[in-house]
Amino acid sequence: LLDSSNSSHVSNTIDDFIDLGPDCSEDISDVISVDRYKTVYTDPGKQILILYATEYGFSEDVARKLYDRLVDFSVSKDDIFQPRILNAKDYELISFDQEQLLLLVIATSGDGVSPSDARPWYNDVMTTDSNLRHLNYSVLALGDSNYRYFCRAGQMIDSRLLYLGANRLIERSNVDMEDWTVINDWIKKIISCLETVVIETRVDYMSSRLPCNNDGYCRTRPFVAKMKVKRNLTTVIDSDDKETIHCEFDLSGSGLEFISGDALGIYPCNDPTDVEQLLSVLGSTGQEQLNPPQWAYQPKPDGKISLKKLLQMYYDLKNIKPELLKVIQHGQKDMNNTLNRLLVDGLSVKKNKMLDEYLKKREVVDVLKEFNYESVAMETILTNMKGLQPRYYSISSSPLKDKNTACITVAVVRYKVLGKLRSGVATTHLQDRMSVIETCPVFISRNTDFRLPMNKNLPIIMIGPGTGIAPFRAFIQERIHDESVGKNILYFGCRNKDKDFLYHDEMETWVNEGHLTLRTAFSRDQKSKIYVQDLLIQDACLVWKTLQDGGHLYVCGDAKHMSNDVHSALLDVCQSQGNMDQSEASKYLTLLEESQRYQKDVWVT
Ligand SMILES: Cc1cc2nc3c(=O)[nH]c(=O)nc-3n(C[C@H](O)[C@H](O)[C@H](O)COP(=O)(O)O)c2cc1C
Repeated sequence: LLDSSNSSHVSNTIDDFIDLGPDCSEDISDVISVDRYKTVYTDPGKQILILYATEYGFSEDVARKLYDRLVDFSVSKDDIFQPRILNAKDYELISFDQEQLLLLVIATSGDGVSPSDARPWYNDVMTTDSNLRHLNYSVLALGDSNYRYFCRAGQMIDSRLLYLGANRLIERSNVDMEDWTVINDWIKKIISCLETVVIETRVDYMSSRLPCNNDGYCRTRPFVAKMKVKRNLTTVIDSDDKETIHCEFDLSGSGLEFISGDALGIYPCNDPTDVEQLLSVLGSTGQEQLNPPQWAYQPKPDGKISLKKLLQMYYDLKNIKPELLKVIQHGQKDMNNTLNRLLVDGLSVKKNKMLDEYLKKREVVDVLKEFNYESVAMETILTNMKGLQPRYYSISSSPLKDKNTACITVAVVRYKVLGKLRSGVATTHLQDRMSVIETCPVFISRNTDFRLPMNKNLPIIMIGPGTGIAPFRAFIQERIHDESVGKNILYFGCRNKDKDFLYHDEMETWVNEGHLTLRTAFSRDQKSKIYVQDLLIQDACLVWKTLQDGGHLYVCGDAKHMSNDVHSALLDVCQSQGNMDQSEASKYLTLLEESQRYQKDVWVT
């Protein structure tokens, strides 16, 4: 699914400088061991439900931030607000008719849908006819405007709650990526509403309904899996050649189950050289003992661990939190013009383009080297760094072939910026720093909107250039294994047949055995460039016939260019073959999407 260390979903830590100020940033040595977010209230109070729906964890971070602010507010007013946090996947524990104030933090994932774990809850709200007139609510919708349906899940649920009679306390805010300015603004508005909104004092009905944590291995409690196999899938001759690898992880004994279309989440470690560089700039030996941070996955080390280990496992050394610049600026006596200029338009990278450009090209160590941060305490620096997030890769093998092995197909990220070699954390961890037999923490990420048809007679068209081929290798294995009769048609594209034709031998074998119709676009093997979308237009007749036969269409890969170009090509096919005008063709494809016959697993890098 995602194979870039700069992937846009990588989330911030929950603390931001703006409200805390550098002097009151959390002391990371005391935070953590107690999970204050699981408070159970036994005394009567004014209950507030913070519900989050998350795919990658950022909504949970935001929910925790909101929780902290509500607790602070309650203490400052000497009032008895009782916020509690619940993951929407545990929605069966809630009774909306007992709730008075719902604060909903919801991400949009996939191609404009609600996060997969939250789907049963989401569908329940979308279909219920309950009367919610007693309920006050507000929605914070998380998303990324690079996607076609910006914050759609949040918008849909907001309209639905209003339709069911709930009282929208304040307007929904749409958050573009990790824009803490918008998040903080929303939180401030919520808090000012609390002065006036009437919430009855009650006993917390939820105290008897805590979620049980018997879910097995998951994002917050990954399984430590052994890498069984690793091999190169490409031939790298020049430095800008594609470098893609195939890795296999052993899931035996984990109880983890996956379905073709799902992704494998992997927790990487930072490159020790990057850690050493940062420690050297910080003037530290790395031996300082600190507690692991709040977001550390289970099992967390019991006591304190060295700063070196902490940086290697839990902190993002590549992506910079804008607040880090702010604390450095605060710590400086003299005006630093460069820093002031960068921050003059605020900390939101969506609004402050200069800051965005600056941060994109740098890592944490570059910023510390560039500006004099010396009066900023180490803890403050850490508090203003992002947490190292898991990376997600579509599983490229079918569980029908081997349910204990999850294969992934990984494009290794290496590039040059400002004359310096940069690299992806997870992809180089897998390629350079991890040998077969070694282990890393993994979990399964469901992709319920990317599934083979139940009817094995139906043909499928798969469009997956580059590593977009990954889930289709799983699909084809699965269809061969369960003796599906429907035709398998794959559109694959890469630069050169001889260098980066992934799984070339396997694909050819499947073609020879009659399991696969393979169409390839090698963009650089001839004078004029050719891509998968060009092949779709060439094959208009085949594509149209396959759709007329009830076929399912799948697209996997880059969301920004490839999937839009493929969509345009499909519009062309419908127009030329189906005698439709532009708007009819567009409606036809929308209908295909709605009936789950046109599914996408696409991402923005
Ligand atoms: C694979 C993928 C698909 C996404 N699809 C959308 C989308 O369709 N619309 C949108 O607004 N944001 C989309 N996003 C952005 C997420 O909503 C955003 O990163 C959000 O902060 C994630 O929150 P979470 O970590 O709680 O899941 C997508 C992100 C990823 C990685």
